[in-house]
Amino acid sequence: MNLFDQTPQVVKQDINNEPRVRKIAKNFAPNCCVSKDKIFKTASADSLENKLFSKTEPLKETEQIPTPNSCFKTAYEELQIQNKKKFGVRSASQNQLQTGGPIVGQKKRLGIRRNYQNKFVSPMLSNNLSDDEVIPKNDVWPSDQVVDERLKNIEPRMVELIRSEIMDISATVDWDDIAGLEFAKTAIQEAVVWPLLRPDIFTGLRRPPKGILLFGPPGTGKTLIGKCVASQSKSTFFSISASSLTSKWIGDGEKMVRALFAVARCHQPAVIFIDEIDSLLSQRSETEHESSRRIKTEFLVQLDGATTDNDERILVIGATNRPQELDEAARRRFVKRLYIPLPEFQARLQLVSRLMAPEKHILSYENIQEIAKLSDGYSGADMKNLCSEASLGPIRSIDMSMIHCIQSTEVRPVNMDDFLKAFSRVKASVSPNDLDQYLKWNKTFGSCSSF
Ligand SMILES: Nc1ncnc2c1ncn2[C@@H]1O[C@H](COP(=O)(O)OP(=O)(O)OP(=O)(O)O)[C@@H](O)[C@H]1O
Repeated sequence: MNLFDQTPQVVKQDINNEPRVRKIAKNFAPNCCVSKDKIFKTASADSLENKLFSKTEPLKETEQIPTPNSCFKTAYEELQIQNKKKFGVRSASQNQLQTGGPIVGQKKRLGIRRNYQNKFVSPMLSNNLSDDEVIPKNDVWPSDQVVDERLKNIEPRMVELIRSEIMDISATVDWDDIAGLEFAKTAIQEAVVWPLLRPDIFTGLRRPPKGILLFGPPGTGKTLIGKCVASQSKSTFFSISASSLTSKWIGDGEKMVRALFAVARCHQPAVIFIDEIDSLLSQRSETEHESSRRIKTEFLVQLDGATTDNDERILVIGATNRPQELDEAARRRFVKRLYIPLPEFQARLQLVSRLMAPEKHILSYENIQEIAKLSDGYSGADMKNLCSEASLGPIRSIDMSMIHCIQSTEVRPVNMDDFLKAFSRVKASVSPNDLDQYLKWNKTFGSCSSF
């Protein structure tokens, strides 16, 4: 018996009157599942599904055949089944295909109706878009829209994605907000910030580098420096993680890189900060995927373009914790390679003083010096964690039954004891072994090897 040749009526009759048929159904049509109340397809039994869904009556409870796998449905199948139950129509996608119109019987969504087959579009709205500057969701610019020449060959949705990555740095970051790192700060100011502010003076041999690499252990302030550069040079700050270029928009990575530079050109002066740049520009290998090779090539081409055009005021700052994994060609293009080390004693002293300044505490200067001494090997981020942990000390000392009625003024100040306890909970996150590697790489390739 071929189930696909049965008319719906015959199948209905068979199911209701002859439970054995359900077993046969499973044997003859392995892509069908027999469940409590229906036969439904799991892969390609389209015709059977169409014949059965709208016409077959649900089976009675007593007629159930236990089928352990039969409860499984994909979300899409379940949606179709629900639609059919509710609206008594054929497969929604079939309706759409036939009519070319909207999906009949599909639940109305709130907000804009999007075709589920559309490619991913970031839900974030761009800060820079004015109300009348609406970026269309399709792949071409509408003919009636005035578009910047530099964006003409870029897909509008890519432009929107990149614009959503522009970071609002209205809260200015000052050089003094960065504890220590005096050498890196001076080098960046001289090489980047002044030239971005006065391009007319920094010409010819004085022309600034267009690529800067910040490398060092995690949590040492590389991102903070990036923000500070953008803030001080009054530039648009694009902060993009390399992994989002290579994974989130897989297949589109190359176009994204092109769009990134095109949008940056429209927002000059611009600073493009790329975190984890090693994952974008890692060394070439035999096993490398074609798409990542193409992204890398496109990035280097764009970086070269930005470097050769004298009028462009785009600075690319790459940050990495694994500089040794960078491709040679990429390394060459980052003319300044600055080591961002762990904070030294003075920097740690500054960090604790600043972080604890707004808190209620009774730490003496000697106490703070002691904390700075004990935290040797801690990164800036570790110092922040340490201070947060110590600040919880007074809260932990409150009787839990009092927590809902105690006045904030009654919470005792943070003391040295809280810090000593915090040291046992927050440890340094960077190992001495890792530090050796950074020092070695800095000695060979760094722009300042005196560290
Ligand atoms: N030198 C520093 N001065 C002030 N704050 C710092 C410093 N270093 C780190 N921090 C603090 O540590 C946190 C992490 O810093 P940041 O994100 O800049 O580190 P990073 O080097 O970019 O880390 P990663 O390599 O993991 O991305 C920041 O919130 C910042 O407040």
